[in-house]
Amino acid sequence: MSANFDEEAMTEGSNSPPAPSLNGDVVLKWDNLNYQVKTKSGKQTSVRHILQNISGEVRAGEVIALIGSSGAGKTTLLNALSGRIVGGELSGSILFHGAKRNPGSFKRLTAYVQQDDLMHPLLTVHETLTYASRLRLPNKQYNAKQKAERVDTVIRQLRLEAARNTPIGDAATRGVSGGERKRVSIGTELLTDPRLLFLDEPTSGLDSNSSEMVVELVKKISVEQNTATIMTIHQPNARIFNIFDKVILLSQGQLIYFGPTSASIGYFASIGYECPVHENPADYFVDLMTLDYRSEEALTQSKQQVSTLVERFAEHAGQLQPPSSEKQASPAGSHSGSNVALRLDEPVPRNNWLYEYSTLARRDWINALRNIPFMVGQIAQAVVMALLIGFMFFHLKHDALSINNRLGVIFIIVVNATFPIVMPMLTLYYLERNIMVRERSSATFRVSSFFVSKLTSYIPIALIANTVFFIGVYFISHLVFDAGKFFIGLALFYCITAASVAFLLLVGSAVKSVEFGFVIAPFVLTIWLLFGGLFANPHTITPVLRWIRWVNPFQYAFSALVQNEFRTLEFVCKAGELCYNNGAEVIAAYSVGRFTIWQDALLTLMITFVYIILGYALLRWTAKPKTIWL
Ligand SMILES: Nc1ncnc2c1ncn2[C@@H]1O[C@H](COP(=O)(O)OP(=O)(O)OP(=O)(O)O)[C@@H](O)[C@H]1O
Repeated sequence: MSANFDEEAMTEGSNSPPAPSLNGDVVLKWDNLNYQVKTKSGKQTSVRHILQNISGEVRAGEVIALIGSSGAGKTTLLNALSGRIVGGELSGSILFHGAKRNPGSFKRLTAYVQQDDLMHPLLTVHETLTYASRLRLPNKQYNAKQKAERVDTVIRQLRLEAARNTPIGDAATRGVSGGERKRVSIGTELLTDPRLLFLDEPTSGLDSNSSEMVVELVKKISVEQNTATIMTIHQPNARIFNIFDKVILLSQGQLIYFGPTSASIGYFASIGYECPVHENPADYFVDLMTLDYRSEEALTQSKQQVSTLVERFAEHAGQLQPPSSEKQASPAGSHSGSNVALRLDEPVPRNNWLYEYSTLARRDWINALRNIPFMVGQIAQAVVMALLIGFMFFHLKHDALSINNRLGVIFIIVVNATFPIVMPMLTLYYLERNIMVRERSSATFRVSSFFVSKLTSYIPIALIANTVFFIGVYFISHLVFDAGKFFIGLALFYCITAASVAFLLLVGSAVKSVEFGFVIAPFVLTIWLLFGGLFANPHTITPVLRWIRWVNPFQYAFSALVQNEFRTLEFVCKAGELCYNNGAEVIAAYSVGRFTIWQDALLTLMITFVYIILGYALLRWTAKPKTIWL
């Protein structure tokens, strides 16, 4: 088999434009990458080689496509190169501008566009990019006007002018089209003018026109900004295929081809695989390297073919690459962007905490106020529950029956401060948390500013709905009409509301899985409810479980509210009726007077504080990428 796949073969087999001059600096160079994971089948543990001996490089201004059939290892390779691989064993070497990667500066100087486009659905395209620019661009290098100009440039570059004021949207809200959404997602990453751009399946789910537009724009921007780009792509059509400067063809984690796109057809022809004239080369190559599971025989044959392709490429690899010593990058390699002055070992320049916090808090409030179904739902449920519970315990009197009813209404008030807040807000928090993890993967802002911004937006939102509920129930059921008692009751209710918000942040931070979070939260709330003080007297609970009251904010809030309500009450008991004569007897009977109202309030706030600290620590821990670096 001949290795003659040069000029002649290239022009003959391809209708692509002449190969662009690929003479930029080497931005990323990887050598002999191997990645393996341990897999378990029954009791047997085996090692699975996902990437084997992968070498290559990408130069400034060029766009490389990573092509292969499903399971070929494209995403794994992209993750290894971008520093996002988690678990398993990665070996080999990866050099960024000729030096070992420093995770901090590598993240800052590179960008990664995920496949799933996680963004705030209620923000417009312009707002999404504006907030990203405020959070990602350092104030030391960009003032507010320059940030706004950068946003306008990206909107222009990605042809998003028409969608500028359209919300991103989601399944529930109509928003931008799929192609626009992908371009916004790419735009948020391009704001920082990265030297190296990774894209995971940027065309998945798009029609061929939108796909072509996305790839064309990425190519144009890469050339204009001298950005090196690597993207995974499934089976591009012939026009898209020809846009790429180079392609990496992967099968079973092994290299089948890495070299100029324009030389690929010639190369395959030279080793005996002639691409038919009217066939899309990408389809032809993917067919060649896909295992055929239709029969045992076909599988053996296709495996043999893949081995042959791997061997052939190993023999010819050197001939397809320009000598890499030809133009090695210096750490201050040329780049059109403004971050050219950054040194590779320089720590990430961060904006100050207050600026980060105020930007995130403003974004949270915009999101909250635009989330009409959520806000209306919260207020509506508060009104309905207030009417329902208020009329259920309508106009409480001062007889024996009213004692149980007063205890009941107080307990329901405590429960209602929690359940309707925790569950819907937990849903919002998981969405926000996932967006935060994506944003922080590019070293965007601190976990603390995110966490505090959530706390300071969720608590007031929870208080709005809960105030409506409390006032409604208080006056309809006619709890003691006394201004002092009313405001103390409201303050106590606010304490338990704050504890509920802290609790949902704790669960949402500690538990990564949404499904598991939605099991844990009601489970713990039910335990609080059971040990809240109404169903069982704290003194009669078995000592093994008695400790639960110490960590149960329900119990403190219930105790305080019962004391507030009952302390001055006198009851009219009929002869022979089982009845307490006054509130003091009720307080003693239910053992809720162990602490004063203020001590109970303080203990509720202390628990809230502990939840906040724990939630923050756990969020730091769970949101920290546990990636492997070479
Ligand atoms: N941590 C892991 N543990 C076990 N198997 C893994 C792990 N990571 C990747 N794999 C396996 O390695 C193979 C390559 O995965 P990868 O996601 O890189 O493929 P891909 O080419 O991107 O596929 P697709 O196009 O379908 O997304 C798959 O078979 C996948 O199941």
